[in-house]
Amino acid sequence: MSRKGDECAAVLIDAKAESDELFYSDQKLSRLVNKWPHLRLIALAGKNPVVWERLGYLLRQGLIYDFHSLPADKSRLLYCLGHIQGLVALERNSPLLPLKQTAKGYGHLIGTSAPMQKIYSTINRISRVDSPILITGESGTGKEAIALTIHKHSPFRNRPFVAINCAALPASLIESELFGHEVGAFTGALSRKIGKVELADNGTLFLDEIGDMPIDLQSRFLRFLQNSSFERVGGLKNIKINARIIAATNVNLYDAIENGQFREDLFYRLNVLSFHVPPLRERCEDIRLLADHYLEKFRTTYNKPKLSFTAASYELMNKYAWPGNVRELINAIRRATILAKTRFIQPENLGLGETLEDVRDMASSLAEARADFDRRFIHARLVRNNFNISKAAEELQVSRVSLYRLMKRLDIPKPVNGETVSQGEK
Ligand SMILES: Nc1ncnc2c1ncn2[C@@H]1O[C@H](COP(=O)(O)OP(=O)(O)OP(=O)(O)O)[C@@H](O)[C@H]1O
Repeated sequence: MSRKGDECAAVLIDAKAESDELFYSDQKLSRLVNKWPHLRLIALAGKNPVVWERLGYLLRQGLIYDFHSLPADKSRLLYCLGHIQGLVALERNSPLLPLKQTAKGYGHLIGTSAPMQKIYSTINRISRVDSPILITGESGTGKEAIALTIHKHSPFRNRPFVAINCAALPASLIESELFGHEVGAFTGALSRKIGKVELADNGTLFLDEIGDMPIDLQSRFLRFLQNSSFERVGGLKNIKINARIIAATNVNLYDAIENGQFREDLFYRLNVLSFHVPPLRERCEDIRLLADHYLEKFRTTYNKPKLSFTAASYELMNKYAWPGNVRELINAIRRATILAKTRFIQPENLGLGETLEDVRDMASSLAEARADFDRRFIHARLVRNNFNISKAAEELQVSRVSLYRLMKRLDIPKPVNGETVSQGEK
């Protein structure tokens, strides 16, 4: 069923109520979606869990707008069609506006620290440009969340955002996941499969952990980037695709190139526009905003409307190093929300394996931690050599001048008594 001649174009997909197959193949769906930018698809399906799982996947991929169970509830269906009509009318009439900067962040991203502000202005500048983007940063810093924001802010925002994690798939599957395959391409290829690249046509293809892409697939992927076309595995037909590529990695690609694990030409092809997402410990001002944001969310999820953090919990979160970054923070807050027995989240509810006393002692940045280590190490050598600068410098394998400089920078006092420094040393 379709409605034509007005702003709304919604098609309902048939599904045999008892079947575990969708009536429309992936291929047909992506053709439909790619041909009409303002088309929104609603699926009607029986209650078969296999089909529902598939529909959930299609919804996440942006290939369908909604799905309803059969027999369809007519009023819900009409409501949904009306909603689509309004949405499409808005899309057609609205120019591409910058995402909204809020008191807490930008679009769905939370954080007002200087590094995040810089990222927001980068997103504003690059989202309309149709070139590959490379996002680097530790795991859990928000690379995928940022990629999605770029997509939502781009001219392709109504098209699919298709994500693939290159590290999560065995090397044998990744090629067919990316490029699809034809029937009989390999043992077990019983039907044609549309790959992620094809599904992302006119949209965004997000390649997470690109540094883990097997090296032989990198050549094939580079060819695709150069020609904007590819063949399915076992196929001969050349398929033209127009997709914005965003790649992300938490490995150092320069090292990977040096070690022969990553192609240099692919790196330069991807590294047209690039930026780095700093770890959470380097943008501590965002911790409280993120914590409050996610607590608000989990208060509703776990029905604890009055729950709040104690001052000690804020202090612990602020001083903790967050090796797992925002993802770890979210998990800690979820856990704390579940475990809190009163209306306050105590430091121990956060399950960070650190007490407030531990982190109070701790350096707040890597630079500070290094300085702390250097101070103790150098001091120990000085003590062992009775503050004889020449001997300590020799043991430390630095010049005397360097040792003096280090002592000054690290604020290591020379003892008033017992010093055996020779005159004239600088
Ligand atoms: N600035 C932010 N504001 C709100 N939520 C965020 C922010 N950054 C990250 N998140 C959330 O933290 C979680 C982890 O983020 P994401 O998956 O984007 O990280 P990543 O860097 O891509 O991780 P990985 O390298 O492991 O794939 C997600 O739930 C994401 O929504």
